[in-house]
Amino acid sequence: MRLDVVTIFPDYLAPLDLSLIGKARRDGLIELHVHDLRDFTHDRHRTVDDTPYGGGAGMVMKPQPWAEALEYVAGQGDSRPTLIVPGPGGERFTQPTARALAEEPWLVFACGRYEGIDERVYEWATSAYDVRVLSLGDYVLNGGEVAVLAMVEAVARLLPGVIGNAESLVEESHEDGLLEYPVYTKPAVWQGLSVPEVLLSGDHGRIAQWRHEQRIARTQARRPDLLPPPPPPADS
Ligand SMILES: N#Cc1ccccc1Cn1ccc2ccc(-c3cc(N)[nH]n3)cc21
Repeated sequence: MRLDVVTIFPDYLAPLDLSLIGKARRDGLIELHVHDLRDFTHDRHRTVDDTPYGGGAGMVMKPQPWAEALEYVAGQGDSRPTLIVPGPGGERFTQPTARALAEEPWLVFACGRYEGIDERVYEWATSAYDVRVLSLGDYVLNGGEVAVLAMVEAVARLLPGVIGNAESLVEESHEDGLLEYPVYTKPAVWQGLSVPEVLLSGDHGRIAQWRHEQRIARTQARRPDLLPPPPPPADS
């Protein structure tokens, strides 16, 4: 998978050199290119923003640097990339979204700042990209970089070979609609607190059943919205 990120803060993406994502890059499973939007400006101050038409607080990102950056990036490959623009008003980024994006060969991320990117860029970009605006959640960040770090990690970890033990991807939170079960390790008693006896039993059937029950109980307690609606009463 090829990933491109366009940002005015390239150093924000440095964490993608670390840990499993960094290793996947070194192993050639991921190809990542980070581009500084200011490299696509032509004035002395490398200006990327201007005042909003219609007034209001803050600044808006100018369309031309984005057009030049996205044109350059699209020209780096011979297929039609997916352009992901993080935004508080986007469709929700969820585990199914991550799974779908992990099937794509080329993702390009546009990190906005200020009050956002001139709206005409989204329409202009459809000539060369499949454009998606995605939100991490119902809260407002200062820019897209943090969202891109989260999305890249959520997508990249699903790629074959990135996570050493692919089995660990199966019973994770949200993978099948339920939250994950509680986990324990040595010592068996810590601060007077014991590991549940079933986990020490060696009875793999009982352990699997207990873990499933724990996932349902935890989901009911913390995220009942994830549970399927109860079936209608039989006589309805
Ligand atoms: N746009 C915008 C905007 C609109 C109003 C107030 C502040 C901003 C700041 N901002 C600029 C770029 C940008 C990118 C992504 C998010 C973002 C994503 C999630 N899930 N929350 N916030 C915010 C971003």
